[in-house]
Amino acid sequence: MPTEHLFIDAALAASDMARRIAVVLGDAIETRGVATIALSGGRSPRPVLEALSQAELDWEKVIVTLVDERWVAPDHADSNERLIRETLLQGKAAKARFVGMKNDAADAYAGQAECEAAFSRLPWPLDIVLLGMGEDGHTASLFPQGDELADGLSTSALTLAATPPAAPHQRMSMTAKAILSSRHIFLQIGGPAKKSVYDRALAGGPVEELPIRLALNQNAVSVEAWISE
Ligand SMILES: O=C1O[C@H](COP(=O)(O)O)[C@@H](O)[C@H](O)[C@H]1O
Repeated sequence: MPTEHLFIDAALAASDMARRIAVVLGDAIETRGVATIALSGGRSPRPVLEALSQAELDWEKVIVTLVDERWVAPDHADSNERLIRETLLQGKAAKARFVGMKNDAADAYAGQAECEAAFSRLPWPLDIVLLGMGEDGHTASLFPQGDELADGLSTSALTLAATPPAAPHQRMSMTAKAILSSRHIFLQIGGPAKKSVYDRALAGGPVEELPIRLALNQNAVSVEAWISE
């Protein structure tokens, strides 16, 4: 069962989440000399990343990577890398080391081996994996009814190339194995539609139906959820 942080306002939830992320990263730097965080894309993380960018951290010791990426150029409007660069990696936080998922391969499937090699060089377990969730219950780019979902839930690889059943762009995604190879999972749930999917996921059922269950219904990694109305 996740520890829930409940807010009436998304902005308050975002600043509280940013504050908590900074504490965990600061503790990791103090304990191990390095801190690692994997970030989701989409719309939800933007205010968190903008707030986190202002945190007083030894940013040179922070490694930032992605939970998933759309297979588009890094300057494309849908690029998660672009989102991270425009929001988090600004000012002092620009000193963080960024490890992206997109490479020069023609498609995500051709690029997966290179991405896997880059991920295998990260210091595991990651300190934080920040997950989002779609209204269909997908997390990272592990989509219900996706052709690659079963593989993403069972493989021992860290990364997976996938084609969403409905959403645009081929994806690169962290697998369930990678997501659960973390010290903390932080989850953002904004608005009543996502809250109702979250409640349904928590109540139990197949991971294949609502892939967010891979994080919610396990005991190996602590999960905190920031929930706003
Ligand atoms: O496609 C994606 O969707 C989810 C949710 O995005 P949001 O815009 O509803 O916040 C996101 O977590 C994932 O990283 C992204 O690639």
